Amino acid sequence: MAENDSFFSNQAAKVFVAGHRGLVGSAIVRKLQSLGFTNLLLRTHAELDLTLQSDVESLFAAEKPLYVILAAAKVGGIHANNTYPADFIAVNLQIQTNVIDSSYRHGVKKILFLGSSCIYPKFAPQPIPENALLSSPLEPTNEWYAVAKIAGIKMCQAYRIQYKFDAISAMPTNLYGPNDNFHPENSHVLPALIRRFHEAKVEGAKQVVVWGTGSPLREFLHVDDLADAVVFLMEEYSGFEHVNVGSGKEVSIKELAELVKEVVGFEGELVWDTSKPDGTPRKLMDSSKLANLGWSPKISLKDGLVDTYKWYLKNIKQ
Ligand SMILES: NC(=O)C1=CN([C@@H]2O[C@H](COP(=O)(O)OP(=O)(O)OC[C@H]3O[C@@H](n4cnc5c(N)ncnc54)[C@H](OP(=O)(O)O)[C@@H]3O)[C@@H](O)[C@H]2O)C=CC1
Ligand SMILES: C[C@H]1O[C@H](OP(=O)(O)OP(=O)(O)OC[C@H]2O[C@@H](n3cnc4c(=O)[nH]c(N)nc43)[C@H](O)[C@@H]2O)[C@@H](O)[C@@H](O)C1=O
Repeated sequence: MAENDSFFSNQAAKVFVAGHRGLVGSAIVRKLQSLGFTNLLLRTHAELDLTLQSDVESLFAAEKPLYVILAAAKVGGIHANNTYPADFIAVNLQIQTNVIDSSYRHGVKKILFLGSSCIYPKFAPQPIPENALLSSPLEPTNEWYAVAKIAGIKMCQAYRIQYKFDAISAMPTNLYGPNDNFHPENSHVLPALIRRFHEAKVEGAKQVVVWGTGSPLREFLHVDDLADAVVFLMEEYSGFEHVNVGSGKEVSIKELAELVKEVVGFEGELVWDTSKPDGTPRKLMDSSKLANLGWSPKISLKDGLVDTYKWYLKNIKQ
C-alpha cells in the first residue's frame, strides 16, 4: 500500500466509529486509542439516530470524517432475531444504507462495514469460505438480519464498482467480551450463560437451564481480537470480496456451557430446554483469506471467558 494510503500513519485523521458504546465499537475505540488515534468522531444513539437519513447527512456534512468503521446495528441472539424480524431487517438496512451512502457523498476515504457469519447458508460447506455467500437458503431464525447484512456487503461492492469507493466488509464469527449485552433473553449465548450461571451460583440454585439440545457447534472470537483484525483490514485490505474473521476453533453449546459453568464456579447441573431453537447446526468460518493477508487471533476461549467474567463481576452484577 502506498505511504499516503496508510491508515496507521494517519493517526490525526478523523475516524467515525459508529456504535462506539457497543461490544464491537467499544473494542475498536480501545484499539484505535492504543494505536495513537486522537481524532475519533463518536455519537451515542441518543445524540444521533443513524436510521434518520437527514441527520446522518448533516453529521457527515459538518464533520467530514476521513475514515468510517460501521459497528452500529440492531444486534441480538437467536431469540431476539426470531422475535423481532421487522426490527432486524428494517433498522439494519436503514443504518447501513445511510452511513455507507453518506460516507461516499462526503468524501470518506475508506469505510469498513461489519456483517456477521449468519450471512451464510444454513447448510454451507464447513469451514465456510467467503464464496459460499448466496449459494443456498439461510437459517430461518436470523434470515431477516442476514438479508440486511448481505445487502450491506452488496452495497459496498456496488459503490466500489460504480464510484471506485473504498468500501470493505468484514464478517466476524460469534463475538464476546467487555460491554457485551447480558440480557437474559435477547443476548447471545455466551453472555446469557455467564449471567445465568452467576445468578444461580449466588442464589444457590441446583440447576441451570440452557436452550436447545447442546449439539450446535459455534466458533467464538474475543472482541479484542476482532478489533485488531478490523484495524488490520483498514490498513491492509481494499478488495471487492468480504473477509471472514474467525478464531478457527469451534465448540458445541454443551462444551461451552460446561466451560462457563467451570469459569463461574457453579456446582449444580445443566438442564436442556429443547423447546428453544438450536439455530444453525454448525458455522465454522474459513478464515484463511485473512490468515494469508497476515493476521491471526491471540486470545483463547478459556482466557477470554475468564476475563469477560471478571469484567461482568466488576461492571454488571447487582
Ligand atoms: N455480537 C456478536 O456476536 C457479533 C456482532 N457482529 C456485528 O458487529 C457489529 C456490532 O455488534 P455489537 O457490538 O455486538 O452490537 P451492540 O448491540 O453491542 O452495539 C451496537 C451499537 O449500535 C448502536 N446503535 C444501534 N442502533 C442505533 C441507531 N439507530 N442509531 C445509532 N446507534 C445505534 C448502539 O447504540 P445504543 O447502545 O445506544 O443503542 C450500540 O452502540 C454489528 O454490525 C454486528 O452485526 C458480527 C458478528 C457477531
Ligand atoms: C452472531 C450470531 O448470533 C445469532 O445466531 P446464533 O449463533 O444462533 O446465536 P446465539 O448466541 O443466540 O445462540 C447460539 C446457540 O446457543 C444456544 N443457547 C443455549 N442457551 C442460550 C441462551 O441462554 N441464550 C442464547 N442466546 N442462546 C442459547 C442457542 O439455542 C443456539 O443453539 C444470530 O441470530 C445473529 O445474531 C448472529 O449473527
